[in-house]
Amino acid sequence: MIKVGIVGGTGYTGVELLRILAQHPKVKLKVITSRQEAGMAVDELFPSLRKKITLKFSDPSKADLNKCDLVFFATPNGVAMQQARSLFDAGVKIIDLSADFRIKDVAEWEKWYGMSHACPELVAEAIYGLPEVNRASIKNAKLIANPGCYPTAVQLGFLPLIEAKIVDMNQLIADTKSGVSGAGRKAEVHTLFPEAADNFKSYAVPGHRHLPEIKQGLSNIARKQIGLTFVPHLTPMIRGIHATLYATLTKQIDLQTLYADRYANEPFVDVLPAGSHPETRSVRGSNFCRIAVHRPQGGNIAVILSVTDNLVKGAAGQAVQNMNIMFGLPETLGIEHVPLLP
Ligand SMILES: NC(=O)C1=CN([C@@H]2O[C@H](COP(=O)(O)OP(=O)(O)OC[C@H]3O[C@@H](n4cnc5c(N)ncnc54)[C@H](OP(=O)(O)O)[C@@H]3O)[C@@H](O)[C@H]2O)C=CC1
Ligand SMILES: CC(=O)N[C@@H](CCC(=O)OP(=O)(O)O)C(=O)O
Repeated sequence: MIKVGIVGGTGYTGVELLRILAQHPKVKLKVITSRQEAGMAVDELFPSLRKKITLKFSDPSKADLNKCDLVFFATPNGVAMQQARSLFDAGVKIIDLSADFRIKDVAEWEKWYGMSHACPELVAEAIYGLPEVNRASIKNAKLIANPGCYPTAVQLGFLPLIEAKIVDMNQLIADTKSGVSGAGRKAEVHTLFPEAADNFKSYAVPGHRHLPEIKQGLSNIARKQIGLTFVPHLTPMIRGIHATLYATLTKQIDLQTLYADRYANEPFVDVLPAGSHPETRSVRGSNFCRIAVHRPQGGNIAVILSVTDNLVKGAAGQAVQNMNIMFGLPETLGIEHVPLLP
């Protein structure tokens, strides 16, 4: 059994990890932390976990994480980088759901995240945990930078076009929408029910911190700098990412076949039949990314629709997928949930 610790077990990605790992046949949960709820039984705060998790939340400053084989950080940006060095040196594997190790250019990370990096020397050691791109490196990784929610949906959507080099890579457009759980469980005015329900808005149009992450990933695949316009929106749903992606074709090939072939062996990427319009509820609670490919009126603009659950393929599910790969388990073990309807 893999002995697992979770730092930040009361946030939305943390409790999603608990939901998944409570039923994972190869995991033994050892430590779950929360500063605010230290001492409280996990199932008292989350009755959905009654009879599944019997641990209490520990104070992270007192928790013995070194007894774990693997620690997940489901904490705000800037926390994992403070603790990663000592765990890494103790041989404890780390999967960080935050952004602390995602951007290879530390100065760029510091610019977008507005803080100094506490552990810049470990950034080079981190493997970006997008299995559909980096599976071979993830197998031997000690530190995984788990991708962001928008970056997962956007990169999986654009990937086949970039690999095939059949689009203008200077003018990619990602028009993305997120459910409100993407902002986390902490209290903030813009996520209050009267603010977020019955409303729809864009935000961070001049620049969102996921822009450098997506550009880094797609530029690595293109082997040159790509140009991307990234516009996020907040929608009045709880879970879900819907990315509408636009690219100008420079070659005419059968896009449906391109996507079907690229993802034929990927357990969690589902290319829908031609003409489909994927809905966020078709992936709700599951680790799937569903993609549909369009070329409206037969023109030279490819329109790719990519949907995920931000808390699953966009965070906790992908983190467990990475854990499975790191520990030599079947990649789909414990994350084959069928989406929730309605
Ligand atoms: N929500 C989403 O859709 C996604 C989120 N992410 C990323 O995952 C991470 C977690 O997100 P999310 O679950 O939404 O966040 P939440 O705000 O919902 O939860 C944060 C958790 O971290 C704990 N925490 C906060 N500060 C500290 C600290 N200084 N030391 C230790 N623990 C701390 C909190 O508990 P307590 O305060 O009691 O300690 C809480 O359990 C973030 O980095 C986020 O950017 C990534 C992909 C998607
Ligand atoms: C709706 C919403 O607010 N979404 C968050 C992004 C989700 C997130 O937590 O960011 P990471 O994936 O980098 O960890 C935002 O735009 O800031």
